Amino acid sequence: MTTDHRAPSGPTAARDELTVALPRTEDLATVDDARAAIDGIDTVLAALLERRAAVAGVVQRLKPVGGFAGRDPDRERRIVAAMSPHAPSLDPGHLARIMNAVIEAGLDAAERERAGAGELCPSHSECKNVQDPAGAGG
Ligand SMILES: C=C(O[C@@H]1C=C(C(=O)O)C=C[C@H]1O)C(=O)O
Repeated sequence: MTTDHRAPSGPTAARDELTVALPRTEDLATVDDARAAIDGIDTVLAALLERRAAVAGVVQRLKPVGGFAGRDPDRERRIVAAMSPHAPSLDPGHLARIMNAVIEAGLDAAERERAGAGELCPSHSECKNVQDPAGAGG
């Protein structure tokens, strides 16, 4: 395992594989060190968020009702409960808000992709990308 915390060259992203050396706080002596470690983590986080959204988009296409209209609060609560032990320093309520934002970002991406593909959004009240048929914008 390497200890290279530089970003974005620290973590390496192969097509379907992500390898990252997790920085150890005891190795970080300066603000620049710590910020470089944060930048490396954020690069990985972005790649994970991108892939999570794509995978969640598959679920939206497979469920009888996808998108915001098909939200499943029980499933979302179970996701947060399963994650919480892996993030013990984060307050569970705060983690829930983070995951709510992550889930909504994925649903938004799925609905925009759907709208771009010419499909009607299942819930226009929630859809962030209702196309203006007159092309007037706004
Ligand atoms: C992906 C699903 O659809 C929605 C999105 C979820 C997610 O991004 O993890 C979880 C539950 C649903 O609100 C699902 O039902 O599993």
